[in-house]
Amino acid sequence: MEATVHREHVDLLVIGWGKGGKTLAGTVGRSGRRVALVEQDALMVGGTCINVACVPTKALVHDAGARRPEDDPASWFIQAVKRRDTLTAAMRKKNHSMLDTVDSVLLVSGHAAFTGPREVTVDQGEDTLVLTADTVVINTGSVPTIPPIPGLEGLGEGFQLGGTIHDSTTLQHADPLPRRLVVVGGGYVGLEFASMFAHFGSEVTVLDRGSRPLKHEDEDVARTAVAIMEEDGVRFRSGASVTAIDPGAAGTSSTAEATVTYEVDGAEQSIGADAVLLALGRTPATAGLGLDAAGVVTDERGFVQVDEYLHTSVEGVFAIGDVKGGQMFTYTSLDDHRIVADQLSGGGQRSLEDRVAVPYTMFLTPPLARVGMSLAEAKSWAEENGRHLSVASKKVADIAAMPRPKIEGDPRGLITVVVDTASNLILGASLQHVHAEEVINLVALAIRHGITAAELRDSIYIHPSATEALNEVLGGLVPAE
Ligand SMILES: Cc1cc2nc3c(=O)[nH]c(=O)nc-3n(C[C@H](O)[C@H](O)[C@H](O)COP(=O)(O)OP(=O)(O)OC[C@H]3O[C@@H](n4cnc5c(N)ncnc54)[C@H](O)[C@@H]3O)c2cc1C
Ligand SMILES: NC(=O)c1ccc[n+]([C@@H]2O[C@H](COP(=O)([O-])OP(=O)(O)OC[C@H]3O[C@@H](n4cnc5c(N)ncnc54)[C@H](O)[C@@H]3O)[C@@H](O)[C@H]2O)c1
Repeated sequence: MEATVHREHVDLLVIGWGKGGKTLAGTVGRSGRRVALVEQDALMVGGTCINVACVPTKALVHDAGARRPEDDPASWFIQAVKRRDTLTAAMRKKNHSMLDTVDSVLLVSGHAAFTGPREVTVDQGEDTLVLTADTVVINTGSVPTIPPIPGLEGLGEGFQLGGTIHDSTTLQHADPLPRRLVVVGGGYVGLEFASMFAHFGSEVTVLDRGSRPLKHEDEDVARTAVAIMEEDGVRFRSGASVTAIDPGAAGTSSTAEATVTYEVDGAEQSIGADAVLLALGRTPATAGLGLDAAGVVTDERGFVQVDEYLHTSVEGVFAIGDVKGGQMFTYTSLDDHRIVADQLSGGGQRSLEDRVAVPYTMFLTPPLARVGMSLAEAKSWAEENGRHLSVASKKVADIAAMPRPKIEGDPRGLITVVVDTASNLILGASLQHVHAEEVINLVALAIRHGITAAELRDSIYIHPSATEALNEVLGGLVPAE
């Protein structure tokens, strides 16, 4: 049969089913304009977050935390993975129908590659679809970084991820639950998985090259989080530079043992594991995307370069989400869509510059949530600007007016809020306690809208909630040392 080339012109072409792109496709499509959205992987409909990242991992974190000591680790894990799979399948279906039901949105399956500045080709077996558009949005996300560690050369050829060597996607389906897990990398993925698998019942060791875990956070914040994880069974090796990984039996057998070799202060050590998680950051998903054919410029790490309005180097081509680098969160990808929507049909004013006090949370047990400056950062800022700081800091267990953590059986953690003394404005906060991922949004809103520490302290909050900690903790503001 002769190959057919189909051509289609649309108002908006979105490459990749990421958070910002799918939202933009829906908004623009519902306004009646013609939209095409291309996704290369049927199991990624809806994007990374709902399929392999935020949602499934937080479902697993939740179920790991619900395991009682008497529950069998292996079967508990199997049940949790089943629930994870059911949840993601339902969300994938819903995501598909949300766009499939919009008449002017064309959903395209296949790998998109630029063949011109605003022209993309999608191979569909025998046929080829050539899409041209007035506006193109690159929303292809990121993939796990696999550095060239000796021993991993055969990855993808001699052996695949998912035997003894894992990334954050394959480890979610580890079979059986690893008895000993070594996590390489102590960032978001590393620590969330370390905490989660320790709760599932694995022996977990985290190897990180940093001088201490959570080195970007204040020392007492990091110390508290690490002590909690250690209490839950996680072991840490800091200053550990991994020099080799032997996947054992080619990494193909789930009964094989891997060996990770690392150096601490020049001394070589090694550790055996049933599973090794590589959690060493994310690389922009631009392989085979043909950015050169479009003239889209990337930075030295391969992220698509954008200005504050998310324009790439090519007119009419935007990049949003992880592929453009910077903060890699689902909610920043969503906010990227607001910037592009404003360019397409708003005042064109919204930009990355408007983005202040973006909170983040590491979903440990209990979660560690942060916004604004750490105390160390605030001290440098105060010194440079001739300001004085006040600090309120209290262990969660000592906060009498916040019984919620005791009700839920986990009164661990620490709350610290840093305030500019003269203006009483909040500069930053670090919250580790149950529901910290919710309370941090309120503190972020206060920072963004100039609500003072006294106003937050004297607000009426639900009892018994986690938010009411602010009544008591902010009552203890003292000048920073
Ligand atoms: C384990 C893990 C846990 C995380 N947890 C959280 C969390 O709790 N909260 C949070 O906010 N963030 C979390 N993140 C980060 C978050 O998942 C990402 O920031 C977010 O999903 C990025 O979305 P995006 O819009 O950039 O695109 P993505 O959702 O990554 O979508 C990109 C899509 O493009 C497709 N694609 C790629 N190339 C092509 C091509 N050439 N043609 C067609 N399709 C293509 C991909 O298949 C993919 O579906 C987590 C990340 C990981 C890895
Ligand atoms: N809760 C959330 O919001 C959440 C959860 C998971 C992931 N994410 C997003 O996904 C991104 C990726 O997460 P991640 O944990 O993979 O990356 P990360 O950047 O958070 O952490 C990577 C860690 O690996 C270490 N590292 C890098 N190369 C190394 C090497 N060669 N040897 C030893 N250590 C090395 C780094 O020092 C760092 O501690 C995050 O930046 C975050 O934006 C968010």
